[in-house]
Amino acid sequence: MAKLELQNLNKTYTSKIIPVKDVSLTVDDNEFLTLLGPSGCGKSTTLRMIAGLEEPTRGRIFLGDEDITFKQPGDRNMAMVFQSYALYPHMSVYENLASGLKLKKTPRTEIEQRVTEVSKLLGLEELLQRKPGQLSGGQRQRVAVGRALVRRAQVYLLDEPLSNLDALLRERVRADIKQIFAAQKAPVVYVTHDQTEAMTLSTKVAVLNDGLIQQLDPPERIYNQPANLFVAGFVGSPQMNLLTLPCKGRSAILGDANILLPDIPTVPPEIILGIRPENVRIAQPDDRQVIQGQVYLVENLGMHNLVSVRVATAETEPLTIRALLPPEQKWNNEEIRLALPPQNIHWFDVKSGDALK
Ligand SMILES: Nc1ncnc2c1ncn2[C@@H]1O[C@H](COP(=O)(O)OP(=O)(O)OP(=O)(O)O)[C@@H](O)[C@H]1O
Repeated sequence: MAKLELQNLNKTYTSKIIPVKDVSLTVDDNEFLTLLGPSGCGKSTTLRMIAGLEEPTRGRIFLGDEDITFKQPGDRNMAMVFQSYALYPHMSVYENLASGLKLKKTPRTEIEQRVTEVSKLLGLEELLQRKPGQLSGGQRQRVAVGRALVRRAQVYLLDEPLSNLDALLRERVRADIKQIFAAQKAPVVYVTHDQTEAMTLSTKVAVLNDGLIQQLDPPERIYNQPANLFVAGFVGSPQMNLLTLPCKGRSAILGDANILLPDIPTVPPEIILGIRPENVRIAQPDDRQVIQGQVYLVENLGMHNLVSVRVATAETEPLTIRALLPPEQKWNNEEIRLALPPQNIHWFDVKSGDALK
């Protein structure tokens, strides 16, 4: 198996539409890379260039040592799973699974053997004679994945394969995808705008916005050390609190609290403090930096309450902090004292949006 490498990949449609800007990354044969980002950020265009369905305007694509930038899709030995499943409606599941191999003139016995193997793996044995129209969404998606697997490709590409499934089924198929592709030992590139899929499936995540990679890291790092405001705000649900605060001396001012700034060479007039709702907690008597506020909304999420707290400030409009708090605590519109543990605070530059180390 070989490593997939994108070098400074660009796609330009017009001077206004540049969906992919200078994307460089590598995916090793035991890696599952997810391209994660909002609609229109260039995920699918990147994937389509890897597949050969779209020509890059600039940049190179390598598979191992071979430059495949302009190779025909059929000559790339890559298998792609589409969001729309792309099954042949008039063919049975068996024929759908076998069709790619038949085109390649694979011997019949080998086709039978591979289709049997894959249908066992995906639990499709009972469905082989049915047509796609007689399958549920989840079953169709399994057939689409099966079509890619029978190919025994060098690289697997998946474009939002779970987006047509309901929430429950999505969780099940997601777990299947994780197990199945981990066993393939080939580079996998997966496209999604769903951060849960990215976090649960991937060994590496490339967060894209406006055609640019914002951060390329393992999921834990993306979550715990977001490189900039975009990643901090896009990854995590409920979203990270991001508060623009004035600075005074070596502190940022939040309501009555002075929050010690990180060790930065020059203190700017304003700074952005980020903290995830799950890291905000009720203040204890020995907490030093305590934020006082007023509860104005409580949303029951089952495992937690998402409590929105308004904090009065001297210079600006009141700020809102959201905290995930235990469900046994009931809150009305009352005063609350919150602590922001220093180790969970992220700092960002107001101008560039970059994380401050
Ligand atoms: N053939 C095309 N001609 C002109 N613009 C295009 C073309 N294909 C895509 N685009 C534009 O390129 C940008 C990126 O599109 P792309 O499909 O890669 O985004 P995406 O991140 O996959 O979005 P989604 O999640 O909505 O599929 C979008 O602004 C889109 O409108």
